[in-house]
Amino acid sequence: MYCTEMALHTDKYQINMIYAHWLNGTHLKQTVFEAYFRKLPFGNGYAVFAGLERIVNYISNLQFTEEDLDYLAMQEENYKPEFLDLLRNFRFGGNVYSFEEGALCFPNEPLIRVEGTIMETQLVETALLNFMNFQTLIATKASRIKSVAKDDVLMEFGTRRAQEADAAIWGARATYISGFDATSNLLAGKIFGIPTKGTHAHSWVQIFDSEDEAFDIYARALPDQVSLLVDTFDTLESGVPNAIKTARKLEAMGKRLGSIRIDSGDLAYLSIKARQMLDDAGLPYVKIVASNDLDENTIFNLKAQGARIDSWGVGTQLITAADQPALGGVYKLVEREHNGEMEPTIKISGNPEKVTSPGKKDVLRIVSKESCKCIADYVCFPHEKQARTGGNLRLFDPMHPYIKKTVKDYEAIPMLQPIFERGELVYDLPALEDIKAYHTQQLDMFWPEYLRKLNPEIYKVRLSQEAWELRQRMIEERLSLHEEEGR
Ligand SMILES: Nc1ncnc2c1ncn2[C@@H]1O[C@H](COP(=O)(O)OP(=O)(O)OP(=O)(O)O)[C@@H](O)[C@H]1O
Ligand SMILES: O=P(O)(O)OC[C@H]1O[C@H](OP(=O)(O)OP(=O)(O)O)[C@H](O)[C@@H]1O
Ligand SMILES: O=C(O)c1cccnc1
Repeated sequence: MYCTEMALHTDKYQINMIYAHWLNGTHLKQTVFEAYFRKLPFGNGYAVFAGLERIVNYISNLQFTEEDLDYLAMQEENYKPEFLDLLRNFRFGGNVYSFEEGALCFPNEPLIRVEGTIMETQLVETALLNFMNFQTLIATKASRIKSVAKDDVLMEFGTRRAQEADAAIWGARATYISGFDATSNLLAGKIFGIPTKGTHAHSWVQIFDSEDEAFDIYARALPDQVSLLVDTFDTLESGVPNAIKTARKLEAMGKRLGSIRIDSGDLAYLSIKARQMLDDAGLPYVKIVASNDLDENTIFNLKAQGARIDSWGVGTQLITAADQPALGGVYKLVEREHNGEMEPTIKISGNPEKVTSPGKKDVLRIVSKESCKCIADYVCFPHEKQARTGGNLRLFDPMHPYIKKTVKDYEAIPMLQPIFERGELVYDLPALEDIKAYHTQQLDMFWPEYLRKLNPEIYKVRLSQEAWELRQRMIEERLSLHEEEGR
């Protein structure tokens, strides 16, 4: 999973651009790129940033192997041997700033900023977006599920339905960051230290001549608190009564049945009935696990119906982010070196949402000192002092200039942390438990209206006046240049 040979995990056009720059003598010019997304997934009010650990690992090990170079030498582009020598000696020597994993994040703010030569910044784009987009998407989906499951136990069961192994493993980690309690995937458990849990499959029951024999043998073989799957034949007529029989035998042995799992049928009705049967049998401690294509909406509905479910096994819908299978994070050039100086650059689009914000930017999270809740994210240039020194801060919505607000008495928290400086890793990757705790602290800093699952309030992300004016000026300059060229 920590595959270290990932230099070719990039789109061919990156290598071709670097090649053309090299032939042109421009591959060492300095650049600044920013990674961000434009639209929140699932109609959620926030996203949960994830992917940094893998990005750090990728950049730290970024090196072309001899096999990589042999493979590149075979390409139809016929790269010159001197270019392959350049790649052979390549090491990332740039700067990376990033949100920390577990942070809440929002559209149109830089989540990662990469500064370096064209060769460095262009080479890492594809992998960086690949890791950030997938892990952030799954962490966000998991956070929605956590918001409805609340203190119930959440188990990630998605591996068999995931888009291959990497998605299963890193996806499991992303769900743990956002509040899942365990995964069924042992490799994810081993690599990341995530607690692992499991029940048993229908095949376990089918293999025996009777369900009660299957339950007894399983419960005897495994330690205390085993979980039995009760829906192979008939949940209420056979599964639950047989599980009760096994539970009684376990009690006689000084052990306890941990839970039953229901995986089909009407989960509200069956769980209510099963709870009653377990309680009537003097087994109030036996918990009920549910699974079967669950997501935040089914869990929310089941709870509204009074389902007596203590623990949720969630697979397909979560690990594939089935209702929105991709986060559209992009990586855009915001500054370039020109005549030895760094200057801002813009990408214009017919779609106003796609016009980029020129210039390298920081993100400050503006937090009220009175309520300790977040007010807005403020995107400004590194040299802008106003927000950093706590001066009165004017937040305005450029699309609706009448919407403005001045904030006082706030703290401005820088969200982009230094990760690499001149190629050196300067960031201590936090332990996964600390990332999980940081995510909970982040949630506590937002009013519930931004966190609700349906039609949340839109959290403000505001460009500073200076950043906004530069953007407007560059749009106008571009348009008049375009008009002149058209003449
Ligand atoms: N009371 C309920 N309210 C809302 N949704 C439910 C309820 N009970 C179960 N569901 C959900 O409805 C869907 C049922 O799907 P499906 O019809 O395939 O399951 P099933 O009847 O158990 O069949 P199978 O045995 O093939 O799994 C699942 O997503 C399940 O989580
Ligand atoms: O429904 P999901 O959210 O994806 O959760 C994972 C599913 O995987 C298993 O089913 P499967 O039919 O693959 O195996 P089984 O024979 O053990 O039930 C399990 O019983 C869940 O239903
Ligand atoms: O342990 C389980 O019950 C489990 C694990 C993976 C997928 N479905 C169920």
